Amino acid sequence: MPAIDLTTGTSPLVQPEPSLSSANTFPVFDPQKVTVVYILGGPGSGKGTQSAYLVRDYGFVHLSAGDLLRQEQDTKDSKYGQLIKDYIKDGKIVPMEITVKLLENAMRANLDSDGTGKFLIDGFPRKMDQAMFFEQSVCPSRCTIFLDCPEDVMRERLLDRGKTSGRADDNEESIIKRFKTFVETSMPVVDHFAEEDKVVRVPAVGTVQGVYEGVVEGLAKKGIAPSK
Ligand SMILES: Nc1ncnc2c1ncn2[C@@H]1O[C@H](COP(=O)(O)OP(=O)(O)OP(=O)(O)O)[C@@H](O)[C@H]1O
Ligand SMILES: O=c1ccn([C@@H]2O[C@H](COP(=O)(O)O)[C@@H](O)[C@H]2O)c(=O)[nH]1
Repeated sequence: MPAIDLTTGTSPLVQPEPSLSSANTFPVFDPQKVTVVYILGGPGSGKGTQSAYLVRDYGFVHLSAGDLLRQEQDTKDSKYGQLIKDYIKDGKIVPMEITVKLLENAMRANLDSDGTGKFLIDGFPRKMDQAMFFEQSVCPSRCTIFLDCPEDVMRERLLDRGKTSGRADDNEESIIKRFKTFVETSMPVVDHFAEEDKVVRVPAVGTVQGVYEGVVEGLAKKGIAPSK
């Protein structure tokens, strides 16, 4: 996959360090044709796991912001590879222009021929600036699934996953930083959408199937039903 160029393409011209005022006043994708649902929760809360079920039953295209960043990080000649690597290891949020551009490109590549699409965006937005910028310039979301999980449960899951994941951030030191970032930077995003009554809050302890039942029930209350 070619490395991203933030200053070219058919999407809005995005400068490496723009202020929010440079955001387009209208979104690239029409929310009447494109459905966006975010899935958020702390590191290890089960976003990826639940996403697989949602893809199977609801026909979502799953876009993981973390996966897109890791892919870009590993892309030969990427201008942002080292930067992404450093941010991920430190559990910090990569500058939004990079993540938003990666998501926008992935959405465009996965639109149906009639311009419609149904996207489950996993692990994004993680910071208020990303949320505002994406909603204004790419596509407003329908709702956010929030997987509510205690830190001790997430920590245990991540350390267990770390035995085989090969992820540079599934270790004690990075996990502590990721939790801090989640509480200080990402929770305000969930709170913001909750104020707009756009959050499906699901307790994320217990079995995967049990959590999924909570997700399905919550989505039904927002008028989102399985497609298959
Ligand atoms: N309900 C559950 N019970 C037990 N283990 C679970 C549950 N849900 C997920 N896991 C396991 O916990 C680990 C983390 O899950 P997952 O990768 O889905 O989390 P995540 O929120 O996507 O994490 P990250 O934000 O770090 O990418 C995985 O090893 C997964 O198999
Ligand atoms: O919007 C985002 C999403 C993720 N990141 C960085 O990636 C890692 C890993 O994300 P996962 O969702 O756990 O796979 C995260 O800790 C951030 O460093 C980001 O910067 N912006």
